[in-house]
Amino acid sequence: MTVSSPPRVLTVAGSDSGGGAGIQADLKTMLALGVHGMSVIAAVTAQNSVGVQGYWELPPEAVRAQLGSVLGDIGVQAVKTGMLASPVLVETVSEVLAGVGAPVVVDPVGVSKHGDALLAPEAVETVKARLLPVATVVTPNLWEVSQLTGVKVESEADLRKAADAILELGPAWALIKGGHLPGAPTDLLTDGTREFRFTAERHDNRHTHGTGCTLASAIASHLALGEDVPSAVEKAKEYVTGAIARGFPLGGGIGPVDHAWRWRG
Ligand SMILES: Nc1ncnc2c1ncn2[C@@H]1O[C@H](COP(=O)(O)OP(=O)(O)O)[C@@H](O)[C@H]1O
Ligand SMILES: Cc1ncc(COP(=O)(O)OP(=O)(O)O)c(N)n1
Repeated sequence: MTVSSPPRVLTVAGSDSGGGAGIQADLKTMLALGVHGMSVIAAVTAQNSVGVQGYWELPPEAVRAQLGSVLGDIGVQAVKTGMLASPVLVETVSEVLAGVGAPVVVDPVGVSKHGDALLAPEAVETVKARLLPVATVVTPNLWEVSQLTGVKVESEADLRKAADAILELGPAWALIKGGHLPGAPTDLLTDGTREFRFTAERHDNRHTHGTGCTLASAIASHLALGEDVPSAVEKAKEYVTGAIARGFPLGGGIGPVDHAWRWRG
């Protein structure tokens, strides 16, 4: 019997020891969506439901070696990036991904839900100059939009202005996540010509750790499965909405979204 291989998706991100965000959320999402997940670890966080207690970056040569191992032998159909921590790691990853030949989904992670920094302030310029130009889709939340462009989003009417400012930095598509605005969570996707708004039901669940990582990994997974960008985002939004609805308590703070919600029925 010949067994065919599932599409391969790579996450380049930080490890979350609590298992709710970062590399762990990415790999769980990939498994749930039926692709083969692979990981290049850029940093290790000591993290749980109440915050990030510390983080340690890997040396750039360790990140470059992991990328070389995966890309040189296995290959990828899509890549997702998350926490990259420092200017030198952003630079290293951007340089390699510029020649990867597969769609790249960039989650420009700046801080965790608890307000703990996951990117050095001096790395913001490198993200803008080197990482965003190699991105197929960039998925900032409202805080990240403001950090990257200075645009403040106060209502849904500001989402397109934010997307246009992100597109000026060079990605093919911008997905502005409006989940932190009041009302039904609406995300705006545009390539400058076409515009799509994805709205879901709001789930007033406290346990939402890992939402951004999960959405970006789900987009990468659906791209690897052959969807175009608008349809990959639509399917990813449906997946993350279900995961938020089933987010569960863990530890004393904010618990994770449930990556296995479709299996639990
Ligand atoms: N309470 C909620 N109910 C349903 N969807 C939500 C909720 N909060 C955020 N979302 C959605 O979850 C996805 C991730 O967004 P967000 O939480 O803003 O990311 P981040 O973790 O980067 O802050 C987006 O599609 C957003 O609209
Ligand atoms: C290691 C690591 N990477 C990214 C994040 C941020 O993840 P996100 O999905 O935005 O979830 P919250 O932290 O906002 O709940 C992280 N915390 N850790």
